[in-house]
Amino acid sequence: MQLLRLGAPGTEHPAVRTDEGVVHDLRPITPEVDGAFLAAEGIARTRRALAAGELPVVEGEHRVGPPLAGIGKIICIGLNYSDHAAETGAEVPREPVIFLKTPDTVVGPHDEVLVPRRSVKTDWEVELGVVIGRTARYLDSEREAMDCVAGYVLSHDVSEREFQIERGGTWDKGKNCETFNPLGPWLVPADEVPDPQRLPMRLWVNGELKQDSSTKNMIFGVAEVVRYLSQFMVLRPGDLINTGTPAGVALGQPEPKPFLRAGDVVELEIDGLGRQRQQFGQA
Ligand SMILES: NC(=O)N[C@@H](O)C(=O)O
Repeated sequence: MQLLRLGAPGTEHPAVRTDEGVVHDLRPITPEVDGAFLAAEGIARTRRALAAGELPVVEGEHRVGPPLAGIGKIICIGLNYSDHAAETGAEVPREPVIFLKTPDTVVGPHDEVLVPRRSVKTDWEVELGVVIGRTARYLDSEREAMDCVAGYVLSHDVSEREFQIERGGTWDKGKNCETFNPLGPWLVPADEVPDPQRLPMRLWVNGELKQDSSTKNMIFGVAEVVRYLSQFMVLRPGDLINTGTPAGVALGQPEPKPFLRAGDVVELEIDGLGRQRQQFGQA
């Protein structure tokens, strides 16, 4: 089963897709797929409502929005794959590197992504997203950490490398441009992902394979990332963690580096979490 949100931007409604591909309206049991829904056993209630036949089938074609509403914060792990650290000339971190993205960067998985004005170094990054379903503070163990994970989602951490690296200060300028976090299509419940450290992931630009890796290559796995973050901030239901990207970004290619331009098409996928396709436009 996969949770999703359908409809025009800003007016999406919650839905659930069965493993057979049938989409049902979730509004009989919740107005939204958000932190409150996840914290109030919303996934279990969805399963019961589906089994009881209480959710009408959604007919027709609808835009797919981001599968999570009301995201509180997006915490990103930088340089969490050693081959990506190497391609950017960075050392492999001894502790997780953390930066933040604002939730208003989030768009649907197939929405247009805008190359920012005056950008010449817009780049791609396929990532596993972790959705928090239970408050996490000062967790002691990785088992406790995994109990706080509601599910997983495909996340695109679009980045502007000149803004990020050459304009002074932290990475924030290059990570928070509008439309810079396509998310979805689905939120897959944690108990339906047998091993989050065994998920193949790929990304193509204009049909050419650029990233081809697996979450097994993470330096700090999901459980350690959640436990670690909880030592520094409170994680709350509806928070999203982007867990880092493997090698193959434009920044790591030989000159001339193939940064993104308006008109480019980026496609990405993680096995079991669906696929995204974005046409890039100009801000
Ligand atoms: N270089 C850079 O921005 N990397 C991160 O976003 C990451 O995912 O490692």
